[in-house]
Amino acid sequence: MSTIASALAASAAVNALPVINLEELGDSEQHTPAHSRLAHIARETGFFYLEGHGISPEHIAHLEAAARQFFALPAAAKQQIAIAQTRHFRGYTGVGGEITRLQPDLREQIDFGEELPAVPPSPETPQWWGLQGPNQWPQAQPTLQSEILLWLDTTRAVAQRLLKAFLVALEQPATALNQLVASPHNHRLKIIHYPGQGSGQPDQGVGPHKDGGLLTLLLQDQVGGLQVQTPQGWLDVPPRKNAFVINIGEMLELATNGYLRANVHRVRSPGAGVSRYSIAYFFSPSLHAHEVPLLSLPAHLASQARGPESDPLNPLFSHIGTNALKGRVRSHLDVAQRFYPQQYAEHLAALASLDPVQKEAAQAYA
Ligand SMILES: O=C(O)CCC(=O)C(=O)O
Ligand SMILES: [Fe+2]
Repeated sequence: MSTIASALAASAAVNALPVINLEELGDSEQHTPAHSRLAHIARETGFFYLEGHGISPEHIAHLEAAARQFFALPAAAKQQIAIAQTRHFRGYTGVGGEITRLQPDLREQIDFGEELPAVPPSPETPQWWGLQGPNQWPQAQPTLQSEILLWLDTTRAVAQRLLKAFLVALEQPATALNQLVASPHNHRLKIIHYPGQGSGQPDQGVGPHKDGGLLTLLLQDQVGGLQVQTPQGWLDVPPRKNAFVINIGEMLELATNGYLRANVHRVRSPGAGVSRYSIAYFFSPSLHAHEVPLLSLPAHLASQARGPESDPLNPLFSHIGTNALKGRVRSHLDVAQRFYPQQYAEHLAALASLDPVQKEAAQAYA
């Protein structure tokens, strides 16, 4: 490589997000240089690409095609599985139907989760058990059910390997969080379509937020628009074919006492006439585990733990069901108003108590 070419490559690398290869991390409990690199990247950048995950490009292409097929259906066929029909936060949300940092998100999506029976509501049953339940499947696209259930299984296996690598990287026993992610699972999946917006129009595809689970495994198409917040400002997360984009969720922030921080990220809408599609898998703690354990980090890591971030609009709860329900209520006000009136009222009261300055800060996630 010429001197100029290598200088250019080096400067591009400064801004590029790192790539982690899951094969290099292996399945052993042995701490390797690849684990040290993972720990460093997870803490410093928080976002990275994951390759070597073993899912074939054909499988990914097939699922992406299924997602596009769904969003191309007539509106009535999509509304047949509208999210507000059940209390399980599963189903279709139209453009503007979801709220992030008090603003509507310009995207449509289907929320799925692990296919489990509903827990019958009763005065003694905590409300967050409503998060568990069956999915809604579109009659107009009967093949989607098996494709989504297969993706949940396939991605769960990758996420389990990645979590184990994280634990080894943090010098924990690889089994340290086994109970937290044991079956019955509570992982979630979303297929998303961001329609293009004309110039001068609002362009909040999804507003700045942290993901609520442990780890997010995201597939995005070739359009771009995902950004992660850094001390230097918003950094683009450009498409990288067949690689997952990985980011850290609130539950891993809590388990590591803020040694790892959940990253704030957002999506800007594509331009007019362009559609962006993505598929987000949220690897999350089981509701049956109740509390997120605090990992006992070795002294040299514990001394760098920053504690969980404090944000008045987004308090973090170590109680798994409470934290998960908080996120869903805030995002899906239609479901909250209908099925969780108490949490809905509390959320509105919290918003009403913000003064204008707090409200502006909350919207900007500044
Ligand atoms: O669509 C994307 O690229 C990101 C979506 C996202 O951050 C989310 O749904 O939590
Ligand atoms: Fe997210």
